[in-house]
This record gives sequence, structure tokens and C-alpha cells, in this order.
Amino acid sequence: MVNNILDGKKIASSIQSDIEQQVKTLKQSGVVPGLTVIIVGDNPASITYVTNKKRTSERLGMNSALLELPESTTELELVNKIVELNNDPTVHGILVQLPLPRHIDESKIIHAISPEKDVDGFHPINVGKFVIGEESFLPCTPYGIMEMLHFEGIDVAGKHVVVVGRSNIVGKPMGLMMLKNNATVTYVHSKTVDVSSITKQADILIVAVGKAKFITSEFVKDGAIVIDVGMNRDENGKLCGDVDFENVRNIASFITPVPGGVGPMTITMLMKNTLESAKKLST
Ligand SMILES: Nc1nc(=O)c2c([nH]1)NC[C@@H]1CN(c3ccc(C(=O)N[C@@H](CCC(=O)O)C(=O)O)cc3)C=[N+]21
Repeated sequence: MVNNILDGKKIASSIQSDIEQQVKTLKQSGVVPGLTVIIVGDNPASITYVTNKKRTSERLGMNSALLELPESTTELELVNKIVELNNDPTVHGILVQLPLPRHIDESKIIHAISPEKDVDGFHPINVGKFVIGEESFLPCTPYGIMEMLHFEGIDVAGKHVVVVGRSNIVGKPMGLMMLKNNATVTYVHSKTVDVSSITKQADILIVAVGKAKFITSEFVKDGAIVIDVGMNRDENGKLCGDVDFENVRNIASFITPVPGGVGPMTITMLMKNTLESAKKLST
């Protein structure tokens, strides 16, 4: 069988080597990139992810802190913590792991993070800048997907990109990034009539809906590039994406696996944003 797998893990590791070098260089001028990740509560999946982020940033030579706050933390306590980090010159990136407990207003928390340290690219200032084409932090998952395609020499200009899902952190910015790179973009979502008739037109299909194996071969055009953002558990508790991988890989020209696809690219872009933030804030 042909190897049509887009190996996010391999690409991530290559980009990380480059980041590691740049961290070394920056350190020679006395600046160590610092990332602080805050997690509230003890959702096991979230803890795995944030531990991963901490490990990666340490491996690349950055300063890394993981703040584990109890489920009972109030909105005000969390905001105060963020303000403290906003004012800490050794911290260049702040990430508050989502989702937050229900008693905390996510939007309020995102607003509290200094846009200059918002390495997730979720603050409205960064979102607004991005939409009108000004320089800003880009949200890590769609950014990672763009970098992965770029690394593989895939040009999106003129391609029909169909994005399944319209969340603020993945789907919506994904479509806008594709648009900026001259793709023709269609969004498909929960209210779309006849989803498969539209996804079947995609040259590049990007799926971020959080439904295990939602996309089967009936949704995909022969030779399409399929990018799977999903992180689900299947009926056996095994990690799987939003795409039925074994079924779709036979007709796709390229496909990302889960795990080992988009996930490692997301973490890598977080590192890249933190490095860039350290460079900017130290000059
Ligand atoms: N403020 C905020 N920023 C985020 O970027 C953010 C967040 N909140 N909340 C949760 C989601 C999820 N997310 C993942 C990143 C990498 C992997 C990843 O590397 N996954 C590995 C597998 C990990 C495993 O084995 O469980 C892979 O796909 O190969 C997964 C999930 C970032 N998120």
C-alpha cells in the first residue's frame, strides 16, 4: 500500500529542532523563553495534555511552569493569578487550559491575559488583528495544520478547502487562514443541509467536530487531502479522530493519523509562539 500518511509527529520534531537552536541562540543574549500553563481542576485528559506541553517546552530549553489550581478556584482568584503573570518579566507565554470549570467565565479569563503573552492566540485583540491581516499570535492548531501542509510542499492557493466545524479555536480560524492563503473556503456545520454533498467537493477536507469516526469514505472525494483534528475515544477506549482512518485512507491522497498527526503540530506551534514572544518582549 502507498504511504499517504501526513506524519505530524515527524514534521513536528523537525520544526522543534529548529526551535531548540533558536532558544540556544536567544539564551546567549540572556533571555530564556518562559511558558506558564494554568490548569484548573483535575480532568485527566487535560492533565495529560498540559504535562505534554510542559515536557516539550523543557526539552527545547525553555523555562516552564505548570500551575495546578483546585476545581474550587474562583474567577477572581484566577484573574489575579493571570495579572501576576502578565507582570512577570520572566514569563513570555501564558496558556490557560480549556475547558474551564462551569463556574468560571472562559471569555473573562481570555480577556485577562495580556495580548502580548497570549500564545494561544485566543484574545480578541489577537483574533481581530489576524482577521484584518495584522501580525498576531495565531491559534496553534490551525497554525500547525498550515505549517504541516507547507512542510510537505502542498500549496493551498485555488484549492477548495472545506472546514467541518466552526469553533473559535479551530474551525473558524482555520478557514480564515486558508482564505488568507488564497484557498476557496466552505464551512460545514451542525445546521448544514446535506453535509456529504459539500465535503465531497473538497480538495482539502479539515475535520474538527469532536465526533469519533464521523467522516467515512462517502464524505470524501477521490484523491482529497484529509486533515483530522479530532481527539476522541472509540468504543474500546482507544484514541481516535473524527475521521474513520482505515476507511478513508484508501481514497485520500494524504491523511493525518490520530495520534501522531495534528496534535504534535499544535504543541510545536505553542513552542514557536512562546519563542517569538520571548524575542519580541526582550527587545
Ligand atoms: N488553552 C488551550 N490551548 C490548547 O491548545 C488546548 C486547550 N486549551 N485545551 C485542550 C486542547 C487539546 N489540545 C491538544 C494538543 C495536543 C495534543 C497531542 O499532542 N496529542 C497527541 C496524543 C496525546 C495522547 O496520547 O493522548 C497526538 O495527537 O499524537 C492533544 C490535544 C490542546 N488544547
